[in-house]
Amino acid sequence: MSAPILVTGGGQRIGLAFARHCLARNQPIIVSYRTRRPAVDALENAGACCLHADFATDTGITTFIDQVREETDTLRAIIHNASDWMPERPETDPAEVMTAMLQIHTMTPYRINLACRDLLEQSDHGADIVHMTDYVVEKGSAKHIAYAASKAALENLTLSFARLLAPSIKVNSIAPSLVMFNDGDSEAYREKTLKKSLLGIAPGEGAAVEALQFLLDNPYVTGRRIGLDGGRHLV
Ligand SMILES: NC(=O)C1=CN([C@@H]2O[C@H](COP(=O)(O)OP(=O)(O)OC[C@H]3O[C@@H](n4cnc5c(N)ncnc54)[C@H](OP(=O)(O)O)[C@@H]3O)[C@@H](O)[C@H]2O)C=CC1
Ligand SMILES: Nc1nc2c(c(=O)[nH]1)N=C([C@H](O)[C@@H](O)CO)CN2
Repeated sequence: MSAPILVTGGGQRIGLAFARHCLARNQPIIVSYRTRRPAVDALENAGACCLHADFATDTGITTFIDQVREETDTLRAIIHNASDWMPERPETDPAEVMTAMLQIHTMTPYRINLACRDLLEQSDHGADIVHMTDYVVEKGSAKHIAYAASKAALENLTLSFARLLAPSIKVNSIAPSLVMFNDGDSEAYREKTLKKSLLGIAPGEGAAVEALQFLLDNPYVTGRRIGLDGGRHLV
């Protein structure tokens, strides 16, 4: 039995698609979910270990790390996918937005990587950490300022952890721009957003799954960012 891959925020969309992809390849998987949905039941029925986790507090992170360590003594990879695309709003306290964003996108990966390093080092078939960041780490975002800053911090963690953990653990990030729309996005928003990239599509979860699998398979990439963005920087 190969070592499990840990995916955070695997209850929907990209994390869920990657969890399903792993199960289809008989790759054991541990998934964190915050909201229990039928998709999580289905993952469990298909053999995934699904752990409830809310990373909004330090205690939530500590509890999750303890649960993972009870579950396994080795990990093949950690995919830091859990995320909240929280905008600044007039009615919201900016301090709360920044705290929440740093907690989920920076503190959580930072603490899990340090606490689970020994589990990754026990893997017989290589070991990886992948941070899901965002195209906006290059450009900033007027409507998601704290989100962009916290993803930029995560991008920087990629560099530090790649240095710290080489050569036994590769550490990379994937920086998507539009991969998939959210339910409720208007036609006008969809049209405007599609025009932001050269390729002009919303490729769907599969494009992210392929990028993740590429990083796991490749033996010579570490400390790098894959731009999954349809050439958005050239528009
Ligand atoms: N989709 C896209 O077009 C883009 C995606 N990305 C990045 O790719 C990754 C995956 O994207 P996508 O699938 O759209 O992400 P989603 O926002 O759809 O899902 C993220 C998951 O993270 C979980 N989560 C959020 N906050 C917390 C928390 N405090 N504790 C525990 N879990 C939490 C959510 O749980 P719950 O189910 O309870 O809400 C959700 O299941 C993310 O890191 C995202 O930032 C970057 C750019 C574009
Ligand atoms: N955690 C999330 N991060 C992001 C999302 C999302 O739905 N959840 N969506 C985006 C958008 O696709 C954006 O890139 C274009 O509309 C960005 N990050």
